[in-house]
Amino acid sequence: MLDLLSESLKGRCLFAIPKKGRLYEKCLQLLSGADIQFTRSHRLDVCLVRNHNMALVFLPAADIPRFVGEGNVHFGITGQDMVAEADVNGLVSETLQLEFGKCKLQVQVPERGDIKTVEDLVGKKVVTSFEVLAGRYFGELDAKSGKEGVKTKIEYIGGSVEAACALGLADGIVDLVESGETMRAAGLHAIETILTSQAVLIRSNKPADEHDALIERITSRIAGVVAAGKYVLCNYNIPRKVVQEATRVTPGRRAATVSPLDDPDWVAVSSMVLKAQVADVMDKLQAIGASDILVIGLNNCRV
Ligand SMILES: Nc1ncnc2c1ncn2[C@@H]1O[C@H](COP(=O)(O)OP(=O)(O)OP(=O)(O)O)[C@@H](O)[C@H]1O
Ligand SMILES: O=P(O)(O)OC[C@H]1O[C@H](OP(=O)(O)OP(=O)(O)O)[C@H](O)[C@@H]1O
Repeated sequence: MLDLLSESLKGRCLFAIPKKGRLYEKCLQLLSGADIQFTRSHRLDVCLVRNHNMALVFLPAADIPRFVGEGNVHFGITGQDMVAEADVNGLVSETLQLEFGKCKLQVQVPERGDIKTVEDLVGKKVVTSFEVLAGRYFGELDAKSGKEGVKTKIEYIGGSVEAACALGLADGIVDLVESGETMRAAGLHAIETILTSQAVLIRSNKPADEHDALIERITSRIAGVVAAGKYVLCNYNIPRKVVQEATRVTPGRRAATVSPLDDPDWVAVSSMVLKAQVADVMDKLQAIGASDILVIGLNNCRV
């Protein structure tokens, strides 16, 4: 079976995808939007792509940086926190931020405790799933503390890190925060942010090979899917005499499209607008005198 599998992978571009967890579903949406056609059979973590010289390799998100950096996997999707924790600098490059999986790696301590700052944690015990990042962060604090020979103890646990303080296992923790619910429920609060993270596309820094063009093409398709999720198309009619003021509100990514209407005193404008800003934009356009303001969702695009 292994021979058969490695034979079928020969010469193919390998794309690593988180095999489950928070990032999985969004990754499947990106693959679909990029028209990467495959059928993942049960229990198999490698599957051939039907319409490209490519195979998908389903791996734990934490392992993907190393597989891309050191293995034969050419590119992949994982969290920026995983890339930093894997300490693969120089072996992989971040090629695209994917706008999902957003979270922060934060130092957290009991809300009602004596520890108020990260300096108060120097020499004490910190529990985390991010040993490399926490070790580096507190190593720098130890060095700056001026306390000769004092070293903050960093201990690894794989999950439920937030329970460590209540159980007397630690004075503080370093853990991911997304909504903050887990942290607050555990009676903790954040006193420092070590890094912010989101899902990213990463690629190997190995010399270019025959797969470079395909990687560029897939990256461009995924960038289009990400942009389509960030932007909407805003169409509206505006009196010609205030079109300059209106296109300052909707400048577009390169420029707004302005088209004449049958009525010489009016023009039609079409422009890409950030989804997060569209309500304010519509208010401003209405105040300037725009009418028939339409907001159209984008299924896909190329930017
Ligand atoms: N609240 C969160 N907890 C953990 N990871 C998060 C969170 N929010 C975003 N992420 C991102 O998801 C990545 C973890 O995904 P991964 O699939 O490895 O773990 P998971 O979603 O906790 O699933 P599992 O329970 O199988 O470990 C993190 O590296 C981070 O980039
Ligand atoms: O800010 P929130 O939205 O509450 O998310 C943060 C929590 O999510 C993750 O735990 P996960 O749910 O993966 O369980 P785990 O503790 O077993 O890692 C992470 O370790 C935090 O505990």
